[in-house]
Parts: sequence; C-alpha cells; structure tokens
Amino acid sequence: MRIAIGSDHRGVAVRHSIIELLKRLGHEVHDVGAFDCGSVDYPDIAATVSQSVATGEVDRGVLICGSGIGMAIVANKVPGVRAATCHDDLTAEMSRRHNNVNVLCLSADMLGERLIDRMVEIWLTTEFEGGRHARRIEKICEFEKRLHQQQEQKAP
Ligand SMILES: O=C(CO)[C@H](O)[C@H](O)[C@H](O)COP(=O)(O)O
Repeated sequence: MRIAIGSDHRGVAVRHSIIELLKRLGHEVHDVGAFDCGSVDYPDIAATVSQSVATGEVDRGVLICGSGIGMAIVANKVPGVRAATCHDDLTAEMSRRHNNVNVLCLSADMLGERLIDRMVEIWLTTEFEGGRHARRIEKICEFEKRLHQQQEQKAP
C-alpha cells in the first residue's frame, strides 16, 4: 500500500518508528514531516496527508500528534477522508471493519511503542465488512456532497 504519514513535533519519534514498521511490512511510505523537532501546527500536517488520501495519491494516511485528536478534527474536514483516533487493538480493528477508516490518528503522548505497532498492523490488515456498513458510509458521502452543494450555492 502507499501510505502517507505525518506528525507534529510531539509525534516525531513515534512517526519514525512507524515508518520503519511500514517499510518492514513492504509498504510505500510518503513521509510529510515534520522534519525537525521545532514546534509545528498539526492542521498543516493533517491537511497535507488527508488531501493526498482524498486525491488518491496514496491509499491510506497515518497522523500522530500529542493526543491524536486535533489531527482527526482536521482530517475529517476533507471530503472522502474518514479519520479516527484509535487507542487500542479493538478501536483500530473496528475503525476498519465498520467505518472503512482511511486515516488513522494516534496519540504520541498516551500510547506505548509496542501497542502502536500492533494497532498499525491490525489497522492495515483488517478489511472493511461492507454490507450495512457500506450503506452508512454512502450516507456520509451523500451528506458531504449536500454540504458542498449548499456552500457553492451560498458563494457569491
Ligand atoms: O492535536 C493535538 C491536540 O488535539 C495535539 O496534542 C498537539 O500535539 C498539541 O496540542 C500540541 O501542543 P504543544 O503544547 O504546542 O506541544
């Protein structure tokens, strides 16, 4: 898979460790930084990764910040992106099985390295179940389209 990954300053070490894991597993990694330890703003990184998922440049995205929350807030503003902050094996698995999540958001401050590695592997290997869940994802897409149309109608 082609996977874009990004972090703010709090997630740099975790990002490097996930990149090693992804490469070991044979994935193509698109690293968008941050490339030094200076403070950066998570919306900038989340926007870059999410847009590359939405355009199809990559198949999936991984975002890391202190809590994993800010990254998910930003990523979910990009149409076509379904981002979730996951905390354990089960949330990582369910985010794929039921929600077809394409951007995984992780906390650098609250999760250990072994747990993160396990969650990433689960998230990458768990298939979307489809069926009734596909109908619900379709409703999300329709909602996104309606919002977009409303915004266009309001624009001068
Ligand atoms: O996105 C976040 C909050 O939802 C992250 O935890 C950020 O990494 C954090 O807010 C950055 O804070 P800092 O004090 O500037 O390091």
